[in-house]
Amino acid sequence: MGRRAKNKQGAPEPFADSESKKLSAKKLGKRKAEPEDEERPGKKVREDKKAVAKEGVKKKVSFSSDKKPEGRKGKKSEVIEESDGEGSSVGWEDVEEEGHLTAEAKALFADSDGEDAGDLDEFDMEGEDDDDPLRGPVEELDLGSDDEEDEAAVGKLRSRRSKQQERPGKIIPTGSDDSDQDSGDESDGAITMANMEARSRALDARAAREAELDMEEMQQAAEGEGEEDDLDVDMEGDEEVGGEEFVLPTAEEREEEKKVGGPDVHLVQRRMRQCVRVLGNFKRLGKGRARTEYVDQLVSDIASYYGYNEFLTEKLFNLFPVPEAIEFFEANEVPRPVTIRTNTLRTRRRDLAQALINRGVNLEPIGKWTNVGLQVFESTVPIGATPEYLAGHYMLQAASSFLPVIALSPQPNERVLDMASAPGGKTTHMAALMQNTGVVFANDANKARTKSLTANIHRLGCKNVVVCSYDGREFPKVIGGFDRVLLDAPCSGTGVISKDASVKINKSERDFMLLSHLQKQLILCAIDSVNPSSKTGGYLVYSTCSVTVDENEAVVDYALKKRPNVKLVESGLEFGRPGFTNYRGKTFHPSVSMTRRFYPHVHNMDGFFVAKFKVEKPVKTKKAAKEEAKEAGDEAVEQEDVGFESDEDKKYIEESKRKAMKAKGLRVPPRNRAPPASKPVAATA
Ligand SMILES: C[S@@+](CC[C@H](N)C(=O)[O-])C[C@H]1O[C@@H](n2cnc3c(N)ncnc32)[C@H](O)[C@@H]1O
Repeated sequence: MGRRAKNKQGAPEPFADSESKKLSAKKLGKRKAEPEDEERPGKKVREDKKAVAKEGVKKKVSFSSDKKPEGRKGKKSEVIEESDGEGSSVGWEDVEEEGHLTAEAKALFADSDGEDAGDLDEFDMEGEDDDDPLRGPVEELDLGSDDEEDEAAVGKLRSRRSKQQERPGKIIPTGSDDSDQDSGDESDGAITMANMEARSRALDARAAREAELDMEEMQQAAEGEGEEDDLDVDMEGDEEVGGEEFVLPTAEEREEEKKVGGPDVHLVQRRMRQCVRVLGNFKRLGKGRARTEYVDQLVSDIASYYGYNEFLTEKLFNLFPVPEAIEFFEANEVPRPVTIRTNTLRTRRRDLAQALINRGVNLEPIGKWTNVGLQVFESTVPIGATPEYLAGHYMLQAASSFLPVIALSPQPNERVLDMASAPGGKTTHMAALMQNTGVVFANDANKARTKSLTANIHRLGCKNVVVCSYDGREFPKVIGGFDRVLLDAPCSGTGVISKDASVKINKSERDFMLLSHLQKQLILCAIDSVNPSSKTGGYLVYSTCSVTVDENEAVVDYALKKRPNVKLVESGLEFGRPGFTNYRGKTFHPSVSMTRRFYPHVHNMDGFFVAKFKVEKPVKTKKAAKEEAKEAGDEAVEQEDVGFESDEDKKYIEESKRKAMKAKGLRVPPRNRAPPASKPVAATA
């Protein structure tokens, strides 16, 4: 076996734009019909590109037969059988993102005694280390829990995880997986300090080429739009379900089906495929039924197939064109790549890479968008318990979590607030970028979670961090005037479903409403905590690990409306899809397109959202100024009237000055010979 396992994970999206991976129904069909795609290594560049950008998706979208996602009863998957048995696509939840999940739990379901979140921390991590060298202990979070429910949840997560581990995982290989001629990319050779940079360059070059090819393909797809594509040919067999022509069940039939526990998993798969197909060419294939009937059937089948509640299924489904929605749901069944962030306060990436390579870790730089990230493909040692880990040379951190900090770009000697910071993945990243100068206020409302935050700060050697525990909505009263603020908000976690499948069923409409409300309150406080006169900054970054519009664009748009002194600016992130400016009847400010969305199926990283604001000095509108004046009332009027130039009040002013002078023991001038009122009294004395 070469340096990389066959099943190694793909790199998080380097820099090919997300759009490039949009899947057409045509591709969906091809997927099904191209088993030879398995033979990726022998293919030419273009084929390699397809493999890189789409092959993992192809399998998913064709509902690889017998695949058994969470929530379905089905037999062992063909996909599993395709695996070479090495199970290398092991999942791993980094310390930081565990934080997200417990945060959400706290924000939604617990007040703030901190205990629950502590337990949740533990529940998320417990039992994951023993059999997975990529994980290893994360001692900061091991807070212990005897809670029965947690145990049950752990069991559930374990079974989910083990299912995922049996799969080959979502293979979106990095460039060097392909056998082409990139100089310095010795795919099967050992990675060394000497060749690492060359490899990194080769990866970047390949990604750029892939982006070009993707663009080309998209153009071709667009040109071919409306034409008959090979989908029909590929899916010919699907015209029939159970030997009969596909007929969409009626609402009554669906109810009946539900009563008897739902249809067979194979039938659901095929029906989903059929619905995707019909919706892709509705005019021709709609057969007199309403489009919404197909959509309803598809949503219902997705919910049962992947184990979501229907409310969330629909909410997520609506974010994408139909075939792409399936890609998204499929991607949530597969763990994201294991990534670590070099702690530049302690080491350099190349030194860290070499040290880990020497321990038998198979890794590579993530991509050119980060100079501190490494992707771990395989490891013979627990990656969360190496001497380098314990010495704080790196943080186990999802690639998506780098993004808000890159966008915020804190500078040395600044004052920065991390408003919701536990367990500190981003705080410690910021401290490193600031080279341990200035100060980072790391706040988190959940006191229990500040334990892991503090532990990480110490382990990584951050000396410029102050930990505090306030409700973020108390800022800036607690302290304000920051050069930069990060609000990595508590959220629903719909971007990290591959890490926490419980999100599939435990979020209701009310939860989203409450979260959005909290996020709106927090973002205003975050804005007000920024010093608009900062010489070096004056920025706020708002981020979530959720993909819903309520928690992202709607919050950003609300902030723009409520605080006319802020504007969105480019995040500086080189990839990611633009935020929605129109969504299901809602229109957001056009600048919202400057925000960035990241998706598991597109970027091979957790679903994430990043918005960067510049905070200016508040400008008083006429109306606000008038209201303020009115509120100030008589006092303001009085102050104006006691102006030294007021003839009417001269005698009173004079009298009061005389009194003041007398009180100070000064010589009081005779009446009517007072000094000119505009001169300070003391000066004449
Ligand atoms: C997404 S997590 C933060 C992850 C963290 N930024 C990191 O990178 O490690 C959200 C955090 O918000 C905290 N939180 C929830 N409600 C809060 C509030 N009202 N004020 C401040 N923090 C809050 C949670 O305890 C949780 O730790």
